[in-house]
Formats: sequence, structure tokens, C-alpha cells
Amino acid sequence: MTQSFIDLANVSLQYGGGTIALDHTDLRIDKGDFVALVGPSGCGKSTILKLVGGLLTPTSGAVIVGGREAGSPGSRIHNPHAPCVRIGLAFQNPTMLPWLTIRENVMIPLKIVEPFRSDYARKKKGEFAERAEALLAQVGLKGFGDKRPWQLSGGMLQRASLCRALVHEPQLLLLDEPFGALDQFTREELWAIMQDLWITKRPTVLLVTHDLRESAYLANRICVMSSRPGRILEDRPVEFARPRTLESSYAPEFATLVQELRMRIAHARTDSDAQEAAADAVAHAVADAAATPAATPAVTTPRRVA
Ligand SMILES: Nc1ncnc2c1ncn2[C@@H]1O[C@H](COP(=O)(O)OP(=O)(O)OP(=O)(O)O)[C@@H](O)[C@H]1O
Repeated sequence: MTQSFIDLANVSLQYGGGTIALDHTDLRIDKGDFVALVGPSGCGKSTILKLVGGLLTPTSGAVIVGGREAGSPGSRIHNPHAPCVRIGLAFQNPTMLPWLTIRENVMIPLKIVEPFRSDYARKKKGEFAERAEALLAQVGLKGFGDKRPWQLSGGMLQRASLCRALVHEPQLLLLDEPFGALDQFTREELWAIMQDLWITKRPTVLLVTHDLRESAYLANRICVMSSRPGRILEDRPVEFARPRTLESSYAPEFATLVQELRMRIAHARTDSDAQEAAADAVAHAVADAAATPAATPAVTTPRRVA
């Protein structure tokens, strides 16, 4: 079997406090694909993103990105010939350094990530500033490069944060609800910008979102997760022609897809509530039985039933 660009194989992740976020999860993503992760709150979507970004290490299983174990540039190399993958990150609340201009904030990855880092230190600062300006113009922030973060609105900051995620030409873009805090109009505007950036630069994108319209507008594949511990319940291809438009997002086939996803997630949540209630009921029954004197008949009816 050929190796995918991203490969989560039989991955489990237990946090320090004991929470099992993922349990034997598999996910494969090809280079250049745009995949959305959706599912009930707390099912482990962000955990997958952090594993792929190398910010977490799996408790068991393997996370391979571009032929290397995620987050291990050195010793634990899966394929010794695979170059390091450049990653861009954008989250729900863009954090900008307040003492830098917007342009300087966008340029931060160029100061840190090779091969740009050496050039930045040598002589290319002016060239890189032009690159940042070009990206800012592409997202509608032409002329705002000299402003400070506190002079921009939330939507403008989010656009700048997309520029920062893309400025070092990442092969992989990890987006964790990047449009979640924005009003509907700004959000839809940014979908179009995001689609445009993806079409022109073609990074592999993994997007975590609660917005099912957003996932259907942007992604080529939508992976629906079960409740925690998360697994991929369903892997849906999205075959609408590109570039997609807001008008096309009101077409019947689009609405049907969104409705089917909604139902799938609702079922996943209900299943999990029922499981939790059953576990609760068993726990209560066991506690009651333990507290009951031997002469009294044991309690067999759970106190709380789903
Ligand atoms: N650092 C942590 N320590 C302990 N538990 C954690 C930690 N981070 C997340 N969790 C737990 O792991 C589970 C999965 O969290 P995760 O953030 O991946 O879910 P999610 O699907 O992204 O949630 P949401 O959609 O609400 O943002 C949750 O139950 C969460 O409380």
C-alpha cells in the first residue's frame, strides 16, 4: 500500500488526567487534499490536529506526516530520505504580538522556519516584506501592513493570521475553527478567500470545524467523528465543482449533504448520551448494592435510566 501524506494508524491518546480522547483511530490524507473533521464537542478533533502538528505524541499507534513521525525531526525517522514538512497553523483566536506591525507579525514564520530563516538573517528581509504584502493584499488587507494588531477588527486579524499561516509556503495547513469567532458575513467572505488560497497554493489542509456548511463549502472530504473517544465514523467525499460560490452553497444537493452530516452527528451524540446514562446507571446500582445491608434484597433497578 502506498504511503499517504498524513497517516494516523491505530492511534490512541490518553491525556494526563486520564481522559481517553482517541481510541484506535485511523485517518489517511493524500497530499494536496482538503479534509474537514467534524463531530460532537469534545470528540477529539483538536487532539488529532495537535497530533498531526507534532504538539502531542500518541499513547499508542503512529502518526506519520510526509514520511516522518510527526514532531520528530531527528531521531525517530520513519523514512530517512523524507524532508521536513513545513506546517502552517491558524486557530480560532489569532494571537498577534502587539509590539509588531501586522506585516512583521505575518513575517514571523520566515524568521523561524528554514530555509527562510538563514535568508532572513542575511539579506532578504525586503523581499520577504513584499511577500507578506502580496498575501495581505490577497486577503483584502492591502495598506494595513503598517498597522498594529489593536488597530484591526477581529475579522481583519483572522485574515492576517491566515497570511501568517501561509507566508512560509507550508505543505500542510492545520486550521482549528479559524472562522469560529467571526460573524456570518465575514466568515463566508473568508471561506472564499481560503478556497482561493488553497486553489492557488495547494497545501494539504486539515480543518476542524463545527460549521457543517463551512465543511461542505471548503473540503474535498468530510470525516465525521464519533463521541469521545473519537474514531472516524464516516468519510464523505465532497464532489461539488470548484470554485464553489455562496450561491452554490444554497443548492439542494448542498443542503442535503449538510442535513445528512447534521443527522449523523446528532446520532453520534445520542449514542454517547445513552452509553453515558447506562454507565451511570450501572455505577449507581453497584454503589447502592454495596451500601445495602446483606439481609435486604439487592437493588437491581438502576436509579437513572436513559
Ligand atoms: N490537555 C488536556 N488535558 C486533559 N484533557 C484534555 C486536554 N485537551 C483536551 N482534553 C479532553 O480530551 C477530549 C477531546 O478534546 P478535543 O479538544 O480534542 O475535542 P474537540 O472535538 O476538538 O472539542 P471541541 O469541538 O469542543 O473543540 C475532551 O474531553 C477534552 O476535555
